Order: sequence, then C-alpha cells, then structure tokens
Amino acid sequence: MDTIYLHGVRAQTLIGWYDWERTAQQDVELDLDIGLPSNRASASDDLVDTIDYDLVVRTLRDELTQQHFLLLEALADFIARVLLERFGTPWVRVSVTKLGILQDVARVGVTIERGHRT
Ligand SMILES: Nc1nc2c(c(=O)[nH]1)N=C([C@H](O)[C@@H](O)CO)CN2
Repeated sequence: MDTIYLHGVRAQTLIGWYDWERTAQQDVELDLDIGLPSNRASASDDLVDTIDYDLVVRTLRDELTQQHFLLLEALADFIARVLLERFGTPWVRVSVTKLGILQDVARVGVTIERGHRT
C-alpha cells in the first residue's frame, strides 16, 4: 500500500483530563501515516487520484479548534475517523503528542492504528 506521511503537524485543540488544562487551547503535534486507496496518482500524475495532504492539514486544523477532548486517545481516534470517513483512507496510523506538559518530559503521546493495511 502506498502511503502519505505528514509528520510534525502543529494544531491547536482543547484537551486535558484536568480542569486547568481545559481553560485554553494547547498545541499538539500530529504524525500521520495515511494509506492511499489506490496507487493511481503514480501513473496519472493527477491530484484527483490521491488524497490531498494540504486539504488534510487544513481540515484537521479547522476541526480540532472546534472540538474538545479529555484524553489523547480520544483525540487520535477522532483524527483517524476523519481520515477514514471523509478522505477514504483504508488504513491510518495517528500519533498525537503533547509538548512540555510533564515536568522533565519533552514529549508524551499516543499512537493508534485504524482500518486495514493491505
Ligand atoms: N493515557 C493517558 N494518560 C494521561 C492523559 C492522556 O491523554 N492519556 N492525559 C493526562 C493529562 O491530561 C496530562 O496531559 C497532564 O497531567 C494524564 N494522563
């Protein structure tokens, strides 16, 4: 399966288990590996035959500013569902990272996979 990757995508959302985290949106970093429904674009050289990664980034940034989550797991699942349901990806790996939220821990996050990799 051909894939598109988008790594180190910064986005903002309201997220956190604790009340103090949910007073303002915070930056999260996304690492996305997105399976393509076909490899048609390799031959056609046409954007309509693939997933437009620019549209993926714009869609996710827009959606995440309108949502709120308690856990990173729920945020990752939301992103996976957008990619599966709206972009037609058959398989996706989503990593979401909080930056500097824990003392002496640079990055903490979760990774999930959804769909089927062929
Ligand atoms: N498995 C998880 N553990 C924790 C999460 C999470 O999203 N998934 N979140 C928190 C707090 O929101 C944390 O970011 C700040 O203490 C704690 N544990």
